[in-house]
Amino acid sequence: MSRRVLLQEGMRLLRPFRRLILLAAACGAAAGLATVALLATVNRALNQPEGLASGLFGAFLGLCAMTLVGRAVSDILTNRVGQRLVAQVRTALGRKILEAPIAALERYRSHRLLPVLTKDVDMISDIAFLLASLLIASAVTLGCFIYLAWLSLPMFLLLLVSLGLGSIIQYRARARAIRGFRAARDSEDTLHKAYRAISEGAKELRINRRRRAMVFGGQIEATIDRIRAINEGAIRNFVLANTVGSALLFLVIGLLLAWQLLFPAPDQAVLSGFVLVLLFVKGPMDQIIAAIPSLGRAQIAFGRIAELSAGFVTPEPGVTTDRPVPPDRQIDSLALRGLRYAYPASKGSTPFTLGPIDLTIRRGEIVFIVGDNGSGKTTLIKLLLGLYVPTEGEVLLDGRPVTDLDRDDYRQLFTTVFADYHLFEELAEDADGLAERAGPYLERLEIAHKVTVENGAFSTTDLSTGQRKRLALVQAYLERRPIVVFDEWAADQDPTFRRIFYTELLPELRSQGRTLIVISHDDRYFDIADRVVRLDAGRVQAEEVAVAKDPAP
Ligand SMILES: Nc1ncnc2c1ncn2[C@@H]1O[C@H](COP(=O)(O)OP(=O)(O)OP(=O)(O)O)[C@@H](O)[C@H]1O
Repeated sequence: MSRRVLLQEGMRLLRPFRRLILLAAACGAAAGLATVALLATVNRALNQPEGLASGLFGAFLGLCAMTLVGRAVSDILTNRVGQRLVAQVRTALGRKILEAPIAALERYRSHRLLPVLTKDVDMISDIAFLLASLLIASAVTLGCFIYLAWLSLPMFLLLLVSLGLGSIIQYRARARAIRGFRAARDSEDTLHKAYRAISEGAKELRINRRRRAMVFGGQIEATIDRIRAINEGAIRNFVLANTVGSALLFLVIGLLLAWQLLFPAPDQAVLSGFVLVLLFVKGPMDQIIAAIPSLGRAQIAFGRIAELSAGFVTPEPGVTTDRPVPPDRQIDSLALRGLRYAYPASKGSTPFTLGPIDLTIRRGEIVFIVGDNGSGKTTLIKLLLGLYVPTEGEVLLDGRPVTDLDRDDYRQLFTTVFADYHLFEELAEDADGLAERAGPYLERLEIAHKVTVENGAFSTTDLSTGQRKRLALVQAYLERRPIVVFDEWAADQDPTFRRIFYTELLPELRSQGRTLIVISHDDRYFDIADRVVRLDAGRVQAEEVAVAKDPAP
């Protein structure tokens, strides 16, 4: 991402806080200038026989107060901007992810997503507080330089030469470090992926020592070591550049003292003042220089956040959290007309394409979608559910095409249990009387002894794989939506419950007026369906009223 785009993105984010930032900057600058004036007052008092008694005491007190109050106000305001900025970025990213097209989310892998949401956003929060001190340090440094130039121009020119040299060294160290930090940040994604592997694959790793060694030594340790080496090298370069910078400053002081020997100064106060202020300004200058690595890292973090934002820049129209839920309604038919979908091409393999598919499903039907692994069943239901936008063709609801604008309303007609479903503990239903409504379903699915519904949520989801899936089915019952889609729901069920699912639960759901679309490999139950749609390599191979292979036990 180019620097210009980053800058524009930064300005856009900061725009709502411009008043607070200006106020914080003004207070910081006032505190910085008051510090410089305080220094000048001390210098004057030190070089006058009567010291602070010569009317400088009031100025001393006033400048002390201004320094302290200005710094405190600037710190508080900058912190406020920082915290609000982070809250704004977090909310915006959360919203973008919620509103992003599913296909875009599937492309942006979660091991890349999570470090941005946690690490990069935290980095911005850390840097936000640093900004107030940086602002004040910059104001103090600038004020001191102006004072130094006013004290003695030739001495100041000597200082400028040394500063120029120091800046070149710092700039080169920074450019190298940024490259390193960027590589380190890329490795953080790899590390996150490996961490996910050891938490999600804990069982597999426990029983396979060779794989454990591969993942730990080859991925985790190697990545951690790479990040350590890069950061260590970058910081070492910064420290060396800093040391050279400090040495240059001491050299200037040495030269000034030598200058006094060679050309005795007409005014001793000028030289002592110059050296005093120079030693003082080293503090704020060191503060600015010490912040350079953090600023470099923040720049990279900010780039990652901007990149993620750009990845999800086009939200799905109509997918907002504040739109009202459409009222319950029935449907007469769903139809796919000339529907095609192509996954984006990936390196080294031909992308899978589905279609063209023509299919009509009528209210109250039970339609099975069957076919070999990879034949496109899940892709088809994602299109049917409006989760993917067709590359060609259209989906018709009661004869009317589903458009971008009403696709999210259309999706609210479905209840789904995906093969890779996520079970939410909270039920998105009115909590009043929910426990009573859920009770019979929990009984029916033989999990009432394990789970209850309390305060609109399941009491637990710590259940066996098959039991969790039954809980997902309870949700489907409670949602009362007109179309229910199951993606291999029965795959984890014992034979008895599998039979109950096909021979009792599906007909029961249909008798409630629901339309059922079921992906299944259980050919012995195909006779339950009104129609069986068989897919092969992304095309409908046959549409038939199938008969069970064997009688159900
Ligand atoms: N997110 C994706 N990006 C690219 N290709 C994908 C993606 N998801 C699926 N595919 C490809 O689409 C093809 C069909 O996948 P799909 O999941 O629809 O098959 P399926 O019939 O449901 O298979 P299974 O019975 O194994 O669940 C596969 O060959 C797969 O490689």
